Amino acid sequence: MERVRKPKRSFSLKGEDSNLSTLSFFSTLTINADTPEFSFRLDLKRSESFPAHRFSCKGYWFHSDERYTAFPVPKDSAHLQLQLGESLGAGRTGTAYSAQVSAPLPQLSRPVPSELVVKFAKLNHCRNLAREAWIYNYLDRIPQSSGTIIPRCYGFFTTTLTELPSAKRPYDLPWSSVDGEHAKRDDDLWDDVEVEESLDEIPSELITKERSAWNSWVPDSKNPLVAVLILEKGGPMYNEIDDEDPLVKKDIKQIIRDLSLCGVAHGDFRMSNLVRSPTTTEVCPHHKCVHKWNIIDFNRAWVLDLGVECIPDAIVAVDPGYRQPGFYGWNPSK
Ligand SMILES: Nc1ncnc2c1ncn2[C@@H]1O[C@H](COP(=O)(O)OP(=O)(O)OP(=O)(O)O)[C@@H](O)[C@H]1O
Repeated sequence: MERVRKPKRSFSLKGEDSNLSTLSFFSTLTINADTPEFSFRLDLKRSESFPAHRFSCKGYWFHSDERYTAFPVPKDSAHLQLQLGESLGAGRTGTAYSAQVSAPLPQLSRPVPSELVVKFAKLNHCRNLAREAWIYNYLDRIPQSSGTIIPRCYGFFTTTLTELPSAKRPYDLPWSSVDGEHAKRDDDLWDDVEVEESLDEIPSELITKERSAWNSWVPDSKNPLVAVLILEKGGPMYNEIDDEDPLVKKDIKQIIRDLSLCGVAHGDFRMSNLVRSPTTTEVCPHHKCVHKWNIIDFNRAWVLDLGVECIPDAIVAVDPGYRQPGFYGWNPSK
């Protein structure tokens, strides 16, 4: 059993540090597609993400918390231009594509890989992607989790489709290439519950989950929203063969531990949510190695604060349960 370390955490609500965070790099995004399947140009702007409630192990319930609020969105940062490439995979919430950076970038504090991932929210699932964006932002503010156990994130962007020619709306955009079926609205989240306390004590300028426009968001079928998350690109996803390899399992156990020590419960931990680390992955300060795997897909994640919880209880609460059926180590085909 690994010894439980007190997590080192530091938060700031002052905005992204342009010297450190890839989330500060871009305010606007253009995605061009010119493939046999799609031909379009989308112009998107950075959008607010969807905060989670804070989970408390005492009482096992969710609470409002003034540190669990929407993060500031950079307004005057650079423009990112991408050319859509091949499909990487799709799940319930999104469909991911590789994309090439197709216009020169200004000098930034960290080099941007020439190939990135665009994760499009499937039609009507923008709120779920907004939650995932918040988790990437939350983790980005915990030193040395982005770029070691999760891919770095370059932001969450949205636009509506009113400006596209009607022939391109909305069923011939990437989200429809996977299947023809579209849910009427996004999936419920674990913390979609009424919290007991009032918001009076939280300054009104702080956007908590209840105050977020995403909390009551409903898709508008007449003017669908397009939402994308831009991520570093990892490699192939974890499979049954990887699951037999003790070294792979050790690596996965370590990254799960690191995620738990950030107070993040993944909420949907499966083989398809582990990918080979991006080539830019840095040395993990806890394990003194470059992890070979990264965790992705945080649209059902929730958080707790290890600073105020009894740590063993908290670790049990957020641990994805690799000793239980349905998670890492459990092979549904056997
Ligand atoms: N950063 C990335 N690097 C490499 N591949 C990725 C990346 N993000 C997503 N993918 C690929 O796209 C697939 C779908 O992405 P993801 O799991 O995030 O979608 P989802 O709709 O949220 O899935 P789920 O049904 O599990 O909620 C992944 O299984 C993976 O193969």
